[in-house]
Amino acid sequence: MDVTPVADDGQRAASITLDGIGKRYPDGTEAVRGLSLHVDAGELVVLIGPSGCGKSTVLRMINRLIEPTAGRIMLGDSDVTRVDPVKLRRQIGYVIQNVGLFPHQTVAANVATVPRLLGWSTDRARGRVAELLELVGLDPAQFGRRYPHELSGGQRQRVGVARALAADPVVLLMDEPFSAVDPIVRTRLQEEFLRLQAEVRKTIVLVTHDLDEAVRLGDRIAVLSEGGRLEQYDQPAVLLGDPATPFVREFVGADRGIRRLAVTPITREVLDPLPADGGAELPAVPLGGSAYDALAVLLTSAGGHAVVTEGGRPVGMLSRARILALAESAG
Ligand SMILES: Nc1ncnc2c1ncn2[C@@H]1O[C@H](COP(=O)(O)OP(=O)(O)OP(=O)(O)O)[C@@H](O)[C@H]1O
Repeated sequence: MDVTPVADDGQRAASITLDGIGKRYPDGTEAVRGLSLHVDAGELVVLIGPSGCGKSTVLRMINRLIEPTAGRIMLGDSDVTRVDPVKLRRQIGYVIQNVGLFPHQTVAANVATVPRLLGWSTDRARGRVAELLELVGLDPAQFGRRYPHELSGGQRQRVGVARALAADPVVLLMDEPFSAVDPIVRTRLQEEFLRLQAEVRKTIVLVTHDLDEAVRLGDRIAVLSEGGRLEQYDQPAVLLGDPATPFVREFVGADRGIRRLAVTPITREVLDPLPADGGAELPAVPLGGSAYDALAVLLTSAGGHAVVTEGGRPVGMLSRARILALAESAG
């Protein structure tokens, strides 16, 4: 299969179209019924929903680790059900919770797995491994020679991502990629991952249980209920601000107002005028920064005020009350 680059910036990435896909397991369980979903090239879409709703089944149908029993899956213009599954999987990176690195191979050999299968020359593969390890923040000279058991959980996860990207896949599938590490490492990995995605601009479908992760990472979030039923497919702020169904309302929870702050930037509209002294004594938060981060500052600032700066210059004042009003308007 050859999928032509579709992203504007020339990166290799393909759109994904699920067209009425279904999966009935041999025992009769209907894990997914008639799901349709389109993911643009270069977009990061998160699948979320309660346990057993069919998220992993959907993900694994895209690379045909599970064969759909109904519907069509398109990668760009190619129908994946007509492609040799082995070839297909070389075009699709796959990252799972516990990474699944080969324990008796070095980090470098692990990352080079698909390039080797594709018959790349040793030099080309070696160059690519170094490039990828740098990209995920691991020094190739130091880490390339190590074995998986000589890494921390977060480092293993990064190697998993590097391996999945090694052959420049058109799509990256990620099943709970960050859930095996502790919350602090998870947040750091998520931030690094967003930076990485800004660079590689792959089409990514990521499955998670964690709504905060979905809100932080997703360009769009697909909320599924049992049987892979699509309840809502929207940008995080829309999902939190305007749940489409009672199921979604309950799923995003009573604290969705607070969650929404994470995807709401501080704009000039919510600012009050600066005090006479220019707010010199107050803590500062940047214009355009997230309202959630601003709230964290405001909760510890005396009087509940902060100055908002643009390029280091104060442009207005922000109060805790304004932020809480923003959160309530989503409640
Ligand atoms: N091989 C199988 N045979 C029969 N039923 C299966 C099989 N694999 C999964 N299922 C069922 O299909 C449904 C969807 O499973 P799936 O793993 O896709 O859900 P999920 O949303 O990813 O769940 P979780 O969040 O718990 O990982 C579940 O009811 C599950 O029991």
